[in-house]
Amino acid sequence: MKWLEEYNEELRQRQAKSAEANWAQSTNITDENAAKVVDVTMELTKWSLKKMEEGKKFDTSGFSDDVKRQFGMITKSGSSSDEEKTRKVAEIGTELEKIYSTSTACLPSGTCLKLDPDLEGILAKSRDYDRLTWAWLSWRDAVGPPMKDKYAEWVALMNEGAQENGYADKGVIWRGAYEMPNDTLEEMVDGVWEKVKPLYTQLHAYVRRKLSETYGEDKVLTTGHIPAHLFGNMWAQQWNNIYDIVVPFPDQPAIDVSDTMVEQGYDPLRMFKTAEAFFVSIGLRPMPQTFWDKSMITRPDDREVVCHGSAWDFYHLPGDTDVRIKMCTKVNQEDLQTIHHEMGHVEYYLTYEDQKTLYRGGANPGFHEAVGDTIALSVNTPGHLKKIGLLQNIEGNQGTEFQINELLKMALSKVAFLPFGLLIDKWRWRVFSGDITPDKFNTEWWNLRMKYQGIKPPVERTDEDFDPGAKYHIPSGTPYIRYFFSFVAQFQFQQALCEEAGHDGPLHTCDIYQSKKAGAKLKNMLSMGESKPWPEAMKAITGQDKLDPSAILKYFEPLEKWLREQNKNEELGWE
Ligand SMILES: C[C@H](N[C@H](C(=O)O)[C@@H]1CCCN1C(=O)[C@@H](N)CC(=O)O)C(=O)N1CCC[C@H]1C(=O)O
Ligand SMILES: [Zn+2]
Repeated sequence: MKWLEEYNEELRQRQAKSAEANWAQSTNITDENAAKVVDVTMELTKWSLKKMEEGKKFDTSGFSDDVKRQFGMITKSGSSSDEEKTRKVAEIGTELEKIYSTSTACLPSGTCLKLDPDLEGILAKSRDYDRLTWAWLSWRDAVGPPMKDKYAEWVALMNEGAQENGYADKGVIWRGAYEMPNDTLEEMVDGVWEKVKPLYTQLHAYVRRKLSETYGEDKVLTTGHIPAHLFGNMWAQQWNNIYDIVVPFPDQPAIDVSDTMVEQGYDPLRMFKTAEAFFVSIGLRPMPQTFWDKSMITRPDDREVVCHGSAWDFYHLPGDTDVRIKMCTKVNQEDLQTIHHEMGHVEYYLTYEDQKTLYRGGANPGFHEAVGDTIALSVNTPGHLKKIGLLQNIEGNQGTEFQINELLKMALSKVAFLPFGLLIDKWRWRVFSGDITPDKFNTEWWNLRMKYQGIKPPVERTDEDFDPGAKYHIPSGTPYIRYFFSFVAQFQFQQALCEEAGHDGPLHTCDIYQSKKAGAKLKNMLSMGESKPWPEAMKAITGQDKLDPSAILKYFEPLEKWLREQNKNEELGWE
């Protein structure tokens, strides 16, 4: 129908304009660019509210399911009609992201360190307990206090917008992206967590023992919570950087390829080309020329930018495609993984670009997060790393010890992440609902970190601090449960694609490289975009219609058995 076609085309143009303004600010942080982001956000919000009122006038009862779905999207908004409130929300948003992206921690000598690459580099590489404490604390001191009151105001304004539209709070709108009946998203993910918690608990006990041996029993007890700054990551969200401390069989051939990448003269561009070659090998699209012309793949030295990696869709018409990645790339395996993650978003943008604008999105946000990571599960197999020349001294299929090393390294990224992926929005949903008030922001943050991850702060924290602000997605207002969904779903996707590719043997050795059949199955799901409720997309690729942890548990089964043996005399857990 005409009104709807016009809506989709105008929405496309406005989203393109919004992406351009946000790109300009993210790749050159200035007050002028921030002001333009606020103006464009105001325009887009005003237009959306106007169209929402128009949309509500239609009697959709006789329309097709597809048209009803589009009207359902159009007539939902969480924005306030009060322009001043909308402006304030947008302004605080740019201020918080600026604090995160430009703050530094200064040494007594006067040298000031940035988060990326300096402070993150210390957390990844240093094994000096006190230096780790300094970097961990300095980042939080730099960004937390300046954000705290702004964040509280931001939450209040976002809630007012939600309540003006009949929602209890902003959290209801955020969970709504998963279209779960009776708002049962939290119940669903809690059920998945209960099933994977035993595996996490085994990994936690094993790593605690290794960290205690490394730093001494006085610094790391072999019972209870583990200090949060010893995991090789500023947020203890993934523990792959301490693989060298915890490796089960050190005399087995190495499988971390960061050093080899440097030795072989890899630069960021070659890392991007390597990732692109995998996607193309299974029949997905190469990056368009504009991608190479307009992306920002290294940190510029003449201006402030948002370094946190991201993928961008400029909502152009097919044939005039404009998709980009912004990333301050470093030459190591962790950034090679991130490049695959971001390029997975780009392949999704490319595959659904023919859809109506309203449907140019993931089946749910978790699907969008899972595309690149699924591909990276193949890329990170020793077999594939050997195929592309990054691993030399390994023969065909390796013995049990080698496979335990391989599974442990993958678990440090994937299993370690699960409680982190779950707790971020548990905290935010309770902040939005008013259950966690500003005077308790930090205390409740640490209660959740202790409860779900079994970690504790290395130094005393108070409610004067605002540690949530130290994690990008909080000041940038990006929901996070999408990553928990993805870290479980990506193993379901991999299992389905490996079956399609005719792989036999354990799932963790599967590499779908060059399998056009697997690629076609993935592409078929990606092309749906947001046109159907996500269980239908899940069914299209896996045959199931649920988020099901049996695939990740199957993948790590040999490791869990080995860990249970290792942990026989450990006091499991932390509660
Ligand atoms: C490194 C990655 N950056 C995000 C991502 O790629 O998801 C960026 C920032 C927030 C959204 N975003 C996007 O690019 C979106 N525009 C993509 C889209 O929705 O189209 C990230 O934050 N990750 C990766 C794994 C865990 C998590 C973390 O590092 O904690
Ligand atoms: Zn992502």
